[in-house]
Amino acid sequence: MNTLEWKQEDGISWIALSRPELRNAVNYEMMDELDEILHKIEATDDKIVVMTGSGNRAFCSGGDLSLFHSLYTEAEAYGMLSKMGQILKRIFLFPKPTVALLNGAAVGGGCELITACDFRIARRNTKFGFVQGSLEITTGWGGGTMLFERLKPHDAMTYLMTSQLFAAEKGFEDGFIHQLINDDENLEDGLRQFLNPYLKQSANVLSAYKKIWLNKFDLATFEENVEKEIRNCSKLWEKEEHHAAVRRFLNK
Ligand SMILES: CCC(=O)SCCNC(=O)CCNC(=O)[C@H](O)C(C)(C)COP(=O)(O)OP(=O)(O)OC[C@H]1O[C@@H](n2cnc3c(N)ncnc32)[C@H](O)[C@@H]1OP(=O)(O)O
Repeated sequence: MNTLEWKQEDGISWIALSRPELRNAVNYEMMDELDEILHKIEATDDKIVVMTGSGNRAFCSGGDLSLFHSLYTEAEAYGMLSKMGQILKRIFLFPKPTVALLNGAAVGGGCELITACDFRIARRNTKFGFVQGSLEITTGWGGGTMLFERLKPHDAMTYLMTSQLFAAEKGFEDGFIHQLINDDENLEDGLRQFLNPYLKQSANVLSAYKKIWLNKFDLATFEENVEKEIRNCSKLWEKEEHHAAVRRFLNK
């Protein structure tokens, strides 16, 4: 694996996004490797999946803008967005509980990725934000649809419509972040403390409860809504306003 690290420990499958020099931005290779790892983990007896990022700056900075900037048309954008959208759906619907451990900022598509997970754990001052609006696009990996399943509608709208970065404390108040870890605490120890009661249960029990939550969904409607989100984002992607905003980011 070139873009991910995977380890199995005490019933936990750890996936670390591993492109720290680009703040763990997602490229096509990472998408393929995520897909492959998720298939492998599904076949293990591991109880819980933890996703995190390498380094201490970012969990994930979203799509790799230096690469995806070359996608110009709606059709080109759709190809990339739907490829990652499939992976986010797999994470959202994964038969085992999933946890995003924010070792650093989760921004843009990175924030969509943490939304696909069942639980989010972060240091107090970690920032997260659906900044896509400042690039003249919207969420486009299905994370907007998923956010409305995680939060009260007005909180989800505030996160999405303002494009702001928020501190993890704000996410905790809104029920988006489930556990805050103090600065002087080891991140992994904090996570293990959170996970201990869950890890005392069997994999079958955890999966059965995940299934009850997923049974709530009309899968066809959920998939249709994700598809609409991806198509809408693709339309905005091809506009000059978006390309100009990305150029500003890359030339900063
Ligand atoms: C598909 C939909 C999407 O996801 S659109 C992408 C939305 N994402 C963004 O706009 C994220 C922009 N990145 C950031 O805000 C910051 O890099 C964050 C994540 C907060 C980290 O800040 P900081 O630790 O100060 O790092 P930095 O900004 O100096 O970045 C270090 C190098 O990494 C690069 N980088 C960062 N994010 C991306 C990205 N998404 N795609 C491509 N490259 C990225 C920066 O340009 C910088 O590169 P360099 O070292 O200056 O060459």
